[in-house]
Amino acid sequence: MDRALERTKILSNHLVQSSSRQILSTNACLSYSPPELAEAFNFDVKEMRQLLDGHNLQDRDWLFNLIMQSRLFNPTKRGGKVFVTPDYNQTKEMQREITMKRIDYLLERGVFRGWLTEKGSQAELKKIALQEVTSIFDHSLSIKIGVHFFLWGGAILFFGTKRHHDKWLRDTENYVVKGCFAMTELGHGSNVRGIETVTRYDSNTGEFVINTPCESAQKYWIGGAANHATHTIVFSQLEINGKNQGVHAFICQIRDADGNVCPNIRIADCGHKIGLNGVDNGRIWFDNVRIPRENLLNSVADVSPDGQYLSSIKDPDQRFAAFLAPLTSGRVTIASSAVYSAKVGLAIAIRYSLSRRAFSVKPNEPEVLLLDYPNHQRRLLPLLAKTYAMSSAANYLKIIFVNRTPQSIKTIHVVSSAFKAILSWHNMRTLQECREACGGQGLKTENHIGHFKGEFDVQSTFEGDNNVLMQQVSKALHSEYIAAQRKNIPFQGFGLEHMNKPCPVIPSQLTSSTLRSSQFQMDAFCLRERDLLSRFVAEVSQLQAKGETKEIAFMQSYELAEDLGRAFSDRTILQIFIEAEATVSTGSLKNVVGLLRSMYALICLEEDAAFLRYGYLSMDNAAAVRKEVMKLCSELRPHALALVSSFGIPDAFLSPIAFDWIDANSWSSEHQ
Ligand SMILES: Cc1cc2nc3c(=O)[nH]c(=O)nc-3n(C[C@H](O)[C@H](O)[C@H](O)COP(=O)(O)OP(=O)(O)OC[C@H]3O[C@@H](n4cnc5c(N)ncnc54)[C@H](O)[C@@H]3O)c2cc1C
Repeated sequence: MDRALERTKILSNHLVQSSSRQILSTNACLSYSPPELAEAFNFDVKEMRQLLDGHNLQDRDWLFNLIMQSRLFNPTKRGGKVFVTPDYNQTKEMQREITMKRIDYLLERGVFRGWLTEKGSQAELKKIALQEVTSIFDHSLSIKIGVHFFLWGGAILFFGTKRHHDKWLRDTENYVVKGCFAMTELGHGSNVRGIETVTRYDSNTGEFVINTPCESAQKYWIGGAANHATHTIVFSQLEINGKNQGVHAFICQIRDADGNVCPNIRIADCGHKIGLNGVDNGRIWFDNVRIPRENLLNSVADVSPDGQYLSSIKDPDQRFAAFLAPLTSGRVTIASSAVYSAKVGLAIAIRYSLSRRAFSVKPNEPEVLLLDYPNHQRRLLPLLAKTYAMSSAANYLKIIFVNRTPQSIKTIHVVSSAFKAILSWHNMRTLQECREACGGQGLKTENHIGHFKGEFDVQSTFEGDNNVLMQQVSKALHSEYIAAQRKNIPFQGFGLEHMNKPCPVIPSQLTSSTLRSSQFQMDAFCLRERDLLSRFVAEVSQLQAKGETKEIAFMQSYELAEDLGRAFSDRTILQIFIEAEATVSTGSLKNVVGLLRSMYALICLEEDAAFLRYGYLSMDNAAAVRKEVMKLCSELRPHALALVSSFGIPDAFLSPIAFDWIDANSWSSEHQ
């Protein structure tokens, strides 16, 4: 039989075998054009995308197109479709060079215009949106861009003053200088205050002298340092007249314009990694390197020409906190790109599950579509609902970040820490489930999901290890509680205002309609958070009363701290999602968002053992929650394709198994 005819027959069998509801989905899955798909859905996918992406949709589409137009992004034909593909068949050296070439291409087309020189929330949102798009193509590309703009550029913006802005920002935006950010050392990562690099001031020459005093002080993991960066921000202990003034940041040149390493600097490579090999992570040693006094980034503290240390912030703890503020922008972009990566995994796995069949369950019946297996729904649809909720959360985080004020800095720090951790963990979990849901095809690198696991794994470690960040969240809530108690004032930060109200009561028997009401869902989340916070405060106080230091008391109460960090994050995300839902006008879209919100809330109730451990839910109620999750799965099933289409990811950024995988794997298509 003619091969094309044979293929048509196989595919039409898929359609004929489907129930009418499935025909909608499968048919749509096998026809490629998004407008045609939209007609088959019972809500407007464009409107849903607006809700999800929140901002700069046209800018995102512009960048998607720029990427698709260039051969630099490996357009590869598979079956009838072209995909842009990351560089999994290349050495790390080749990946690094192509990443730089891609940056040059984007630079020439004006993608980075205004990223550091334009001010205002709109400019910042656009920058973040464009960076999200680069991360869908290749995490290395977005991290290489992120280190240069958000870490190096962000440090100059936030730590520097006018003299630094005038000198460095435009050259950074144009890549005349290539920046990196050297905070971590071999011996100290999470514990930044423990770093050992030392900078002393020489008042005879008006210079700072930076030194790496021992091997554990070598700068480690510095993105851009191994090959391309010309300059770095160096974090080091500042020593003035023999007194340590704590960690400060300096600008230091490490290579000349021809790429030669500068005198008294030594650089080595961090080597091959499990992913992200397009980023040239390096190690740096400073052998008494001299830099001008003006290279101290002096927004928080300065040193006068005659060597006097000057700072308006007298408290070393507060001074140190001010130095870490630029890391917030990194956490914001990690959180938002983690959600995007989860969307790619889900779009591929769900599309595949709508065209792949396995086993027939009745004699002479066709094989069953993967997504019609209840357990396959159970694996993917709760993760889909979480991704929706977390999309809203990422949008909220971006909005509070770009509209930050001195009063909101603390909240942004806590929310960005919590969301960076929770969203990046969610991404890894989702990618693993999606990989397995695609069976053997999930193992093919061209199908992205497995490849993404290696690429995005680092998100849980850099810019604040997730576990350490979650401890910080709980400590911040603890301080808030103590302050409210001491001053005898109501709670007024971090969304803890619910603690001023009477404690919510969970009904002894939960009906389906109660379980789906946002009031019940918020009550359950608030109950858990307020109880865990009270328990955490009580446990820490008891330990302190026994003579332990506050730090040791925190350390020993780590289980409650972990539970509390999650409770705070889940409650905040649910609250944001409920507010996003309220912006949707009544109709089919709102109904689906309501299903997603209920799924998000109930799956959190089911997954967190704290609800049973501390008795917020009875065994009967926990069983009712579980049953409701199953019902929600079957109600979300007909919308699955529309829900992943609403992500707005162009087909070229997905993979062959998301479309006509028979064609993509046919002999004729592979031997054209
Ligand atoms: C690919 C990559 C790129 C990077 N890019 C840069 C860069 O450009 N610039 C830069 O400065 N850094 C960079 N980093 C470094 C990164 O920020 C650090 O790896 C991170 O801060 C963690 O530090 P660490 O590796 O020393 O781990 P550690 O801090 O040693 O942590 C190891 C483990 O101990 C646990 N732990 C630590 N402290 C505690 C505690 N108090 N209580 C309980 N558990 C604890 C952590 O949870 C973690 O699981 C990069 C790292 C990687 C892998």
